Amino acid sequence: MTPAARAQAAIECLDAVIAAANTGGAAADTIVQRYFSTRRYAGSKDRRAVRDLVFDVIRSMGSPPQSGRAALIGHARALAPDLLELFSGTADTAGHAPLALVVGEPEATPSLAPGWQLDQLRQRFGAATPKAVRALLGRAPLDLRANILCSNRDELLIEMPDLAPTQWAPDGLRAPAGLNIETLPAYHAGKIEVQDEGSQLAALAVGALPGEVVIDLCAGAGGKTLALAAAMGDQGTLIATDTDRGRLSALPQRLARAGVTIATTRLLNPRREWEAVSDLAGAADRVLIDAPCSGTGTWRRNPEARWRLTQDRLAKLTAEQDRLLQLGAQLVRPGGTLTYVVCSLLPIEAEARMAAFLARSPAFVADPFSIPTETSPVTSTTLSPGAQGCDGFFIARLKRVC
Ligand SMILES: C[S@@+](CC[C@H](N)C(=O)[O-])C[C@H]1O[C@@H](n2cnc3c(N)ncnc32)[C@H](O)[C@@H]1O
Repeated sequence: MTPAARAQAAIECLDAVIAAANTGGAAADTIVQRYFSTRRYAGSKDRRAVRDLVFDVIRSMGSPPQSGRAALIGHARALAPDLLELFSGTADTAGHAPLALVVGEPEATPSLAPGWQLDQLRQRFGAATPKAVRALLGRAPLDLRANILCSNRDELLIEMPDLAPTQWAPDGLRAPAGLNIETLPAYHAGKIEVQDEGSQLAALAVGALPGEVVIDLCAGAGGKTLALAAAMGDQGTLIATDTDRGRLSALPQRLARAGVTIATTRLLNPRREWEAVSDLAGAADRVLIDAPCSGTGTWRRNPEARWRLTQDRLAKLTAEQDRLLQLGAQLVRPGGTLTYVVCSLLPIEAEARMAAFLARSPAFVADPFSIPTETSPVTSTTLSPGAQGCDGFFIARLKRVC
């Protein structure tokens, strides 16, 4: 593909990303992959170049742009003027190059995020907000977790000297840019899992021990379930639940590959979750609620999440977080713990949810836990790309006292 054809492809992908943000459609990464699945003529360099351009443009546009073309023009004018020369198409070359620029045509204005989202983040980062948001919009590294059920980090570092130990997570490995994990024998042998360092630390904060009964209430495809199973030495009972059939159905295969035998899955009916877990009332030593959230902590991977998040959607998410906390609390035994995690840095999804829960739940108190990023035990903590170099998370732990 010529540079102009790549720019045209980026515009078409951006149009699809904007539409998906409005309708709750697929993530940008998926959209780019789908775009190329029907364009076999594009080589791997073309795909990478278009994907990089699409993501650069999304990162530079805090608010949803009018169109892919307006986004690329605005991005080019502010940050990459050479791209403007690619707007060279004519009616005859349509589809192979962006049409020539027209005086006065719409162009999007670069920004970090919508003002109301920045206001929320200012409550966390104060004057450091622009720097923190720029870190949130950086490129995420590829992190792996050594599966200590069948390997360990030191052994894997000898086997794969290109990997580096992560700074905080004891079993974490950071991969060099461009590593294709599918090519690694250790991956196929179940010795490593793809998992961001922040996610590894969140699972660690649960404090799951061998022999315990542990429930991962919002397990998704089981990233944290697998880490919990490893922490438990594959001994005890681990129950992974979720309302998303597609995500949960990926888990059994992952469990088998990782050599986990203690985990079972349960599909929950949205709003009728209790029906599938009522037999576990008051039975769990540990419950993890890795709640659905705005995902502000994962903007490095999904920068278009800024375009999806509305104040209305945020209100719905916080209501769901409160509901899941109520649900999870009923599963904890007296003396057991409830760990609440969101990959968000918005205080309204984090400290505010904990305060609201504690105010209406006298049986629970904040429970100090140790985490490698803190020098002494804490009852809650945040992780962020700017501070710890991992995805953004809020993690809090509560204990049922009676
Ligand atoms: C942040 S994701 C979980 C990620 C997962 N724990 C991991 O480590 O890969 C949140 C999950 O909550 C699930 N979810 C949403 N509403 C739920 C509900 N009412 N009950 C249980 N799970 C729910 C979503 O389907 C999604 O998989």
